[in-house]
Amino acid sequence: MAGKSLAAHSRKHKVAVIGSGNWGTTIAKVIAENTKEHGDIFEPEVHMWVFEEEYSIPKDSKHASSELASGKQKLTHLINSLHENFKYLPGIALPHNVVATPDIAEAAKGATILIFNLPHQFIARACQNLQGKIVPYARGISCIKGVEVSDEGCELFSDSIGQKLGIYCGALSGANIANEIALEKFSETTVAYDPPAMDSQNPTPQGSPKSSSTDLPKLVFEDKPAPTKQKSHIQPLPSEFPPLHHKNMKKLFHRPYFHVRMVSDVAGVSLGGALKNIVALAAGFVDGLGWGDNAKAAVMRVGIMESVRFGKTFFADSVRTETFTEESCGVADLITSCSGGRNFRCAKMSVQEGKPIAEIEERELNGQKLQGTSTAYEVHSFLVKQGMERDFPLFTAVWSILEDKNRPEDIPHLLEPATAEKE
Ligand SMILES: NC(=O)C1=CN([C@@H]2O[C@H](COP(=O)(O)OP(=O)(O)OC[C@H]3O[C@@H](n4cnc5c(N)ncnc54)[C@H](O)[C@@H]3O)[C@@H](O)[C@H]2O)C=CC1
Ligand SMILES: O=C(CO)COP(=O)(O)O
Repeated sequence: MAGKSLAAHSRKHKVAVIGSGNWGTTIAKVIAENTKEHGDIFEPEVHMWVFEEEYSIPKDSKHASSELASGKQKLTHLINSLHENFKYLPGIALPHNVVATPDIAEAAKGATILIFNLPHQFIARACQNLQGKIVPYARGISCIKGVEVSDEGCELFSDSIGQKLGIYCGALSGANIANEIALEKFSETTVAYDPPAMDSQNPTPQGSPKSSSTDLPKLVFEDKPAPTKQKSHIQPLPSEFPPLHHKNMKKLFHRPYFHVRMVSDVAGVSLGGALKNIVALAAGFVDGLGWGDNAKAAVMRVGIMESVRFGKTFFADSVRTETFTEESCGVADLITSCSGGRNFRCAKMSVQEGKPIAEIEERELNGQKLQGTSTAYEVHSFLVKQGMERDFPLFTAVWSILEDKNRPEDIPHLLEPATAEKE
C-alpha cells in the first residue's frame, strides 16, 4: 500500500513558514519534526522567512561562549549556525532542517504549502512581496490571530491571503501559548481546511460539516457546511503530489504533544483566535484591579457570546457556533489567553502600574507584538461603520478603555445593558 502511494506521487510537498516570531518559530519547529517523520509526503527541509535584524546572544544563553556571541549578528546567521531563535524563542533547540531565510521570495520558492505566521500588521506587505513568486497551485494555512478591516469591510486573513495570492488558504488556531508548545507541553489546536474538491484524491471529509478527528465521537453540526469565497480562482494540485486532504494536512501539524482536530469552518477558527485577544485585554483589566476570578469569568462569558454573535452576524453563511464552544480555537483559547497570554499580562500590568499598554508592550515583550490592541481598534471601527457598536458592549468597552474614554472600573456598568437584555 505504501509502495503504491509512493509510486503514484512522484513529488513531495515543500513547506515554507512565513514568519519567525514567538509562534512562527514554534510552528516551524513542529512542522520540521513532522516533515522529517513523514518523508513520503513532505520534503524534510522547512524554510522559515525571517524579517532580518541584528541581535546579540544574551549573556545567560548556553551559547554565550560561542564565537558568534562577541557582538551583534544577523538573526538568520544565528539561527542557521546555532539552531536557536535567540530573540523570539530563546532557550529552545530548533531541528536542523529549519532553514532561516531573509528573502521572502527565496523562502517561499517552490513551496506547495505556505504557513503564514506573522503579527497581522505585517501580512499585507508580506503578501505583496510574494505576489507572482509562489507556486500557483500552492495551498496556505494562516496561523494569524486578527482580522483585516478596510473600507470594504471585515475580512479573515485566510481569505485575504488567498485572494491576494490566488491560492486556497485555511487556518490554524487554538489554545496555543507558543512557549509551552515549544517546550513540548501538551496542548490541542484546530486546523480548518476546506479546499476545493479537486484536491481530494482520497475520500476524506472535504467540506464536511463534521470534525474528522478520530479520537472523539463525531459531532453533528446543525449549521450549514462552510463555503469559502476563495475557490473560484484556485488551480488544481498536480497529481504527482500527495493529496492535501485532512489526513495529510493533519500529519503536517500533529505531534504527540500537539494534538490536532481538523474541521472545515475556516471563518469560525479564524474569528475565535482574533476576537479572544480583545477579551484577554478585558480580563487583564479586571485582574489588574484585583477583582478576582469571578470578574474574569464574567468578562470571558460575555466575550465568548460576543465572538459568536460577531461571527453569526457578519460571516453568517459559514460560522458554526460549535467551533467556538467545542474546539480548541474557541473557548479553550479564550481560557488560556485570559490566564497567561501576552495581551492579558500586559493589560494587567498596565492597570497595576497606571501606564499605557503600549509602554508595557515595549518594555516586556522584546519585540513581540500584542494583537489585541490593534484588533480592538479595527473591530471597533468596523462596528461603528455598521452602527452596531452597542450590540458588542465588551468589545466597545475595551476600545473605550484603550482610548481613555472609560476606566477599567467602568466595565460592569458598560456590560450592564447586554446582561440585562439577556435576562
Ligand atoms: N506567541 C503566541 O503565543 C501565539 C501567537 N499567535 C499569533 O501568531 C501570529 C504571529 O505571532 P508571533 O509569532 O508570536 O509574533 P511576535 O509577537 O513574536 O512578533 C515578532 C515577529 O514580528 C516580525 N516583525 C517585526 N517587525 C516586522 C516588520 N517590520 N515586518 C515584518 N515582520 C516584522 C518579527 O520578525 C517576528 O517574526 C499573531 O497573529 C499572534 O496573535 C497565535 C498563537 C500563539
Ligand atoms: O493566542 C495565544 C494563545 O492561544 C497567545 O495569546 P497572546 O498573543 O495574548 O500571548
